[in-house]
Amino acid sequence: MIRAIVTDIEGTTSDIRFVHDVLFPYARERLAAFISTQQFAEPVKSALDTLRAEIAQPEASAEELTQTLFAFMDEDRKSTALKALQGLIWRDGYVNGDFTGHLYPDVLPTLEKWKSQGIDLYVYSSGSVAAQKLLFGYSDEGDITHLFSGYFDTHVGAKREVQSYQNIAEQIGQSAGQILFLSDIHQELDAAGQAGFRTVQLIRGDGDTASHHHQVSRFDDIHPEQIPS
Ligand SMILES: CSCCC(=O)C(=O)COP(=O)(O)O
Ligand SMILES: [Mg+2]
Repeated sequence: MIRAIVTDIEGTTSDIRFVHDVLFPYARERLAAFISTQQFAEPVKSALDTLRAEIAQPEASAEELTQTLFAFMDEDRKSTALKALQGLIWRDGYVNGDFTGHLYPDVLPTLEKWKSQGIDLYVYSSGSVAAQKLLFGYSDEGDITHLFSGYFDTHVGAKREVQSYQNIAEQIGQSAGQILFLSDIHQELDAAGQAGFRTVQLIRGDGDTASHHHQVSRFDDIHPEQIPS
């Protein structure tokens, strides 16, 4: 019996194009000025220290770190520091109404149904927890954060590592076999599966023939009650 569902965001609840064509450029355009003006103020100061630790350069200047962040954005590196800074910059965009968090239309009704069935809902994304709360707090369908019992980001580990899912199961307090993980990326599902999670792959665009996970194109095609333990 599935007691908890953990969902990815990009490519799963939300269009990858919203993340890559709206969120990422918004942060990129503002990053240099943001760091220049905020580098001595929290929480930016701590994020820059995190980045110095990530690259093992404790003396790196704000200008050097900015160049590192541009390189990380070019390669879509899931750096905890980059994700924290992007989330801080995106906050202005959501609050000012520049954009709302994209949700596929099948997501909200299905999350509400699962919640009403007593299934606890969680989010796991490389985007920071703060960024996740913004996307769902300022979503196309309004604030839906009340549906979620918790959020996980790279602080529990990378999404393709088995240990990350073991950490999530421990924090949720459910056995791995009673947790369903939803993602569009089969390598993430592989790691979750190796940790004992049940898995379903969302195929929102191109198919994935290299995957062995059960595949659906919409949330309402997922039936947790039919997933055997
Ligand atoms: C909170 S929405 C932005 C997600 C993000 O920044 C990102 O890099 C998505 O990466 P993921 O590994 O979760 O697909
Ligand atoms: Mg994804």
